Amino acid sequence: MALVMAGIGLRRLLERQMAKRKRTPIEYAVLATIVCFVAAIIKYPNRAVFTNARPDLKALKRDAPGLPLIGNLADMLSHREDPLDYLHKTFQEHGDVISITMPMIGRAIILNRPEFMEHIFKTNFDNYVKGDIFRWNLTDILGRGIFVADHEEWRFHRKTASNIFTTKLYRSLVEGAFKSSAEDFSTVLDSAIAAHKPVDLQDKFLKLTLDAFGKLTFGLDFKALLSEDGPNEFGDAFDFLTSAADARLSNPFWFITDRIIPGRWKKHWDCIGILNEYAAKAVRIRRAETPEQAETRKRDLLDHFINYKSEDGTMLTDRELRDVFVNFMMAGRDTTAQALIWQFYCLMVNPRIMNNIVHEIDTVLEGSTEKITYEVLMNELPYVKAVLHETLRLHPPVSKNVKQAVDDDILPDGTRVYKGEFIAYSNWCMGRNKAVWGIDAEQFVPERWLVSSDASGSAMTVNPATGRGLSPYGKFKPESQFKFIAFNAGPRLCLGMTFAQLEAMSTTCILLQRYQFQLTPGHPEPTVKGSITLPMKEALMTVVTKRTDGPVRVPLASQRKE
Ligand code: HEM
Repeated sequence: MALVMAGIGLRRLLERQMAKRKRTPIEYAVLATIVCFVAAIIKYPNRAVFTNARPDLKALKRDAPGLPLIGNLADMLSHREDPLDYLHKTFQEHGDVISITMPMIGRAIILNRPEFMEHIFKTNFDNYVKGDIFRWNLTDILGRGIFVADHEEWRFHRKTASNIFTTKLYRSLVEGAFKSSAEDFSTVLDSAIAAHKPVDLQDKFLKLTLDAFGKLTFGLDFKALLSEDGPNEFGDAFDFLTSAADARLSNPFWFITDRIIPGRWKKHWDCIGILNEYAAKAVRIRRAETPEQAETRKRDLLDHFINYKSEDGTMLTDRELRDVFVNFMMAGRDTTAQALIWQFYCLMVNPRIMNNIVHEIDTVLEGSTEKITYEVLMNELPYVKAVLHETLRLHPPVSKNVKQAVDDDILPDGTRVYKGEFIAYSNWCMGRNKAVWGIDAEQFVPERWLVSSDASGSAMTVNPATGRGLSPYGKFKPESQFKFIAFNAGPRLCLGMTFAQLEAMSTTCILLQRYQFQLTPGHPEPTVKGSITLPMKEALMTVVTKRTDGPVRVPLASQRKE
């Protein structure tokens, strides 16, 4: 009471003092700012400025939903090193629908169940787009390519690019390009073995997919794998930009901070310059090609885009071709490499599963790389496929994503989404959701992807259709696209899904036929580095030895205990 009386007295005194003299314009401005600020705090007590109150939604933290004016910005910034873990724990505490607000962005509703995925990826697909914020964050890197495109622009990219993903291409990749990259990989491993040096599998797999993808899609030979270890201009520029793109998701003021941090803005544009140079080189070489030279090689992705003519005869400019190049590099290089990196890590820390996969490879392929074909990879190696899928479930290379609502909508549980709000989801969190994947959701169990093929229980060892050894692990059982969203789902399902699976599986088979892999002693458990994909923060240091044991013939327990 005394304090209130003192406050009132002080205010009267100040008022009298102020009344004696005229206020300056600056004083008026300061006063107006203070009044606006206090009014804004009253209007936005627990959420970001300019967002609507949504008492119907659970806030990120129930007891402290967000700070006045900045909403959950502080939460996001303080967890920028471990955003996935943080989100996973929040889902565990507060359920599968949570909401955050961020200044400059607005409200995002974060979802963690397959029925929501089905709704946004398929049932009401047209209502959820990449939107302006996505483009604002990424256009300087990705231009107007497929990843940032919506509506007609997206349909054009999708249709043009889908022309190359045919079974004919897959057959020739498996029998040619993927085997030859695995041969280069073996050369690198052989020299490490001869020099008694451990190998950083992360670095090598990224170089493998860069080389393969560059050659196959744009006719560029980066020669990253076989070159001396050291800076890798293209790869390093790419890594910098994917990290920068990710940092923008949790920092809506990136356009200011990136310019303030010394050297950062220049480095950003230097890296973009490097990507542009490589893209320009690929286009230059292709445009200079004679028809005879073009005849002697296979058509690739660049051919389809460079020869594209719209109805009025317009062709793509070099700038548009640059965007195709960068978007596809983003799609194809890191993702498949990271699938292999995390998969080899999971195998090395799970000796039982390593034994099983080697056993299947030896049984079906009988020590020969010649037997690795498109059909064999697709149909006859269920355990290899299961291990890859289990890796992608727990370590999806595209681990989080966001879409914007074009119009008001109602989600399957009755939650309202208003026009302009964002919907976000994390493949990484949904893969660990026990309500979706069962009590062992956080464990690496490839057997969840297998069903026994032989109900009668007879011990067949030879495939009667092919005469080859039969996998003892039953059949691969695919999951619904909306439950297993590592490759996205619905009309925007990953275009390179089969490509990536074949590349990862054939590389795995060839390497496990020849080598044994063990983590270096005392290797730390890997953590995730901030990026739009899922790189490990640490190198994956591995001791590689040649296999001298011949095919492993000891079947180990394989079926999952339900
Ligand atoms: C394990 C490897 C891969 C994974 C986990 C993966 C995952 C994904 C995901 C989650 C998306 C949706 C991204 C978004 O909408 O923001 C996507 C889109 C896409 N992916 Fe992949 N991807 C992989 C490999 C590849 C490869 C090798 C290629 C090319 C050969 C490729 C081409 C594409 C394209 C073109 C899109 C855009 C599709 C569209 O928007 O219509 N991906 N991928």
